[in-house]
Parts: sequence; structure tokens; C-alpha cells
Amino acid sequence: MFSPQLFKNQSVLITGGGTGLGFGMADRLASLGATLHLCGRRQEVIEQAAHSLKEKYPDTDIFAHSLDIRDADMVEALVQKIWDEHGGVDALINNAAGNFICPTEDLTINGFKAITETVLNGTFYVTQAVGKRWIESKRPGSVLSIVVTWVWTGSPFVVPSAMSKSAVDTMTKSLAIEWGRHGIRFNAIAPGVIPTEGASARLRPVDDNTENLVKQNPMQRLGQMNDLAQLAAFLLCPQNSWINGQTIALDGGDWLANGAYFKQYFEWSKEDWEKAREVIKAKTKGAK
Ligand SMILES: CCCCCCCCC/C=C/C(=O)SCCNC(=O)CCNC(=O)[C@H](O)C(C)(C)COP(=O)(O)OP(=O)(O)OC[C@H]1O[C@@H](n2cnc3c(N)ncnc32)[C@H](O)[C@@H]1OP(=O)(O)O
Ligand SMILES: NC(=O)C1=CN([C@@H]2O[C@H](COP(=O)(O)OP(=O)(O)OC[C@H]3O[C@@H](n4cnc5c(N)ncnc54)[C@H](OP(=O)(O)O)[C@@H]3O)[C@@H](O)[C@H]2O)C=CC1
Repeated sequence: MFSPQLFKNQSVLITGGGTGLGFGMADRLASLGATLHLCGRRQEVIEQAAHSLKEKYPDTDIFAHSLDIRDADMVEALVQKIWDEHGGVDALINNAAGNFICPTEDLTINGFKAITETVLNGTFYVTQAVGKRWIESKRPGSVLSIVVTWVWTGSPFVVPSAMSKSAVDTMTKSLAIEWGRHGIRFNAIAPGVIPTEGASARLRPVDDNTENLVKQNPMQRLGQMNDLAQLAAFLLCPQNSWINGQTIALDGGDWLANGAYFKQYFEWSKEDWEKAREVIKAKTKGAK
């Protein structure tokens, strides 16, 4: 579908690029010749990801950076370093996120902040740090943000994520208008369920419900990494320079047919929620 050197001379920063969907998009962009900057909090995870892509695509430059996007000073310092040492980037994928299911009445303020400060604040910090350098140097750029279909439906049991992803969707539209005159494009993809370790551990901790999810999907399947990687490459490639301000659902039509996720959790008792919380926290601790 794409010419193999489509992203030659293009450099892309991918937040959360060491795992799951971020890594899937990194793999595809590296296969198309892009230089990549991957970042995430866990140094060894991000380094391992960069190393494995470098082995697969030896002609490609791939750099790993440890970064917590909730820390605005750290974001600024890393983006400056990428500009000073590598000449900056041409595109940004806002992919990093945090999430877990929890009845909203039981959320602590720290739980709320763990998610909103990552998804909303962190996404803004990175976008602004990159965008202002593009504007300053009159360099065109492209930002792709990974949101979720609950920007249209809302979603029970993941309210901090739903609120924050809606904000990212709104940022996409707003900056598409404000920064279009600088040659900077903003688009977003709203995927349905594409199974990853990180999302499954925190959103489907005790029963993955896969059979029902497949059955209810109009296309009778879940998403695959390649579905997302293809669309990301399409939206980012400089030839598509008139696509701006769009959020595209990538879910086989699921949200049109079924609306919000997680309705099965209305059946859960207090004990079910306690068990889920324990399982999620244990899995998160294991990943740290
Ligand atoms: C079916 C269809 C599918 C359909 C699914 C299809 C749609 C999928 C959409 C996907 C969206 C995603 O974003 S999926 C992305 C999933 N990946 C991730 O989340 C990776 C990153 N996540 C993380 O690191 C952690 O989960 C996270 C908690 C967010 C941040 O970690 P931190 O170390 O910063 O935070 P911690 O110190 O551990 O915790 C901070 C506070 O949060 C609370 N907390 C943590 N886990 C909690 C829990 N389970 N329940 C209540 N509260 C919790 C803690 O008790 C703390 O509060 P106090 O006790 O008060 O101090
Ligand atoms: N999988 C799915 O079905 C769907 C996923 N999405 C979205 O796709 C994106 C990727 O999710 P997925 O791949 O499933 O899950 P992952 O858990 O694999 O990805 C989340 C990534 O974000 C990084 N991250 C988390 N917090 C921070 C932080 N504070 N600073 C820097 N990096 C951080 C994590 O690395 P580290 O922990 O090392 O920091 C990790 O690499 C998210 O935006 C999610 O909302 C949307 C719809 C469906």
C-alpha cells in the first residue's frame, strides 16, 4: 500500500512508543524509513523496544528516551535535547496514556490525577513543546493523537480517561484551526478494542469478554495492530497535507452499533470491584 521509503527523512516522536499500540505504530513507521524517537517512563522497556526495532530495521535511526509526560520541565528538556542533538522531529504521535476501571464514587483524587495528568496535561505539554519549535523555525509538522470512541459516547467506569480523551479530541480540532496557518496539521484516531497487555490488564482484569466483543462487532472481529499502523501512516504522511482536524473511528463500526463500553460492569458487586482493583494493582506493580 505504501512505498517503502515513504517516511525517509521524516522524524517522528512517539510517546509511549515502547509498548502496545505505540510500538506497533513505531514498527510500521520504521519499516517505511522513518527516524524514531520513542519515549516512556520505564527506561529498560523503551530501550529494549528501540533495540528490537534497530535489529529489524538496521538502516533506521531509533532513539529511546525516558520521560514522564506529566512533568512539564522534563518534557521541555527532552524536546530541547531532541532539537539540539537530532535536529527536531517532523511529526508527533500522542499515544501515551494511563487508565483503569473504577466506579467513579470510589476514585481517590490521586487516582483521578494519575490519569488526567497523563492524558490531558501530558499530551498538552508535549504538543506545545514540539509545536512552538515548529512555529519558531517555520517548519511544517503533523500531530496524531490516539483517543478512543468514548469521545463520542462517554464511558462509565473510566470517567477520568473519558474526560481527558475528549479534551485531546477538542485540542485536535482547536489547534487544527489555530496552527493550520503554520503548516501544522492535527488529526486523531479513535480505536475500538485492539488487545494489548497494558489495556487488558487495567480495563478487562478478570474476564476479557472477547467472545462477546467479537460477536457484537459489525465486522465480527477485534482490532489488530496493523489496522492502526496503516491508518497512522496514512494520516501522517506529508502527501496527505489537506487532512486536518479529523478524528477517525477505527473500530469496525462498533460504537455505532453498540455505544459505550463496559456496560457488563453494571452487574458487578462490591466484592467483584475489590477483586478487580487487587488484580489491576498487582499487574501494574509487576510492570513497574
Ligand atoms: C470490555 C471492553 C474493553 C474495551 C477497551 C477499549 C478501549 C480502550 C481504551 C484504552 C484506553 C487506555 O488508555 S489503555 C492504557 C492502559 N495503559 C496504562 O494505563 C499504562 C500506564 N498506567 C499506569 O502506570 C497506572 O495504571 C496508573 C495508575 C495510571 C499510573 O501509575 P502511577 O505509578 O503513577 O500511579 P500509582 O501510584 O500506582 O496510583 C495512583 C493512584 O491511582 C490509584 N489506583 C491505581 N489503580 C487503581 C485501581 N485499579 N482502582 C482504584 N484506584 C487505583 C492508586 O491507589 C493511587 O491513588 P491513592 O491510593 O489515592 O494514592
Ligand atoms: N488497546 C486498546 O484497545 C485501545 C487503546 N487506546 C489508546 O491507545 C494508546 C496506547 O494504549 P495501549 O498500547 O493499549 O496501552 P499501553 O499500556 O501498552 O500503552 C501506554 C504507554 O504509555 C506510556 N506511558 C504511560 N504513562 C506515561 C507517562 N506518564 N509518561 C510517558 N509515558 C507514559 C507507557 O509506558 P511506561 O509505562 O513505560 O511509561 C506505555 O508505553 C493509549 O492512548 C490508549 O488510550 C485507545 C483505544 C483502544
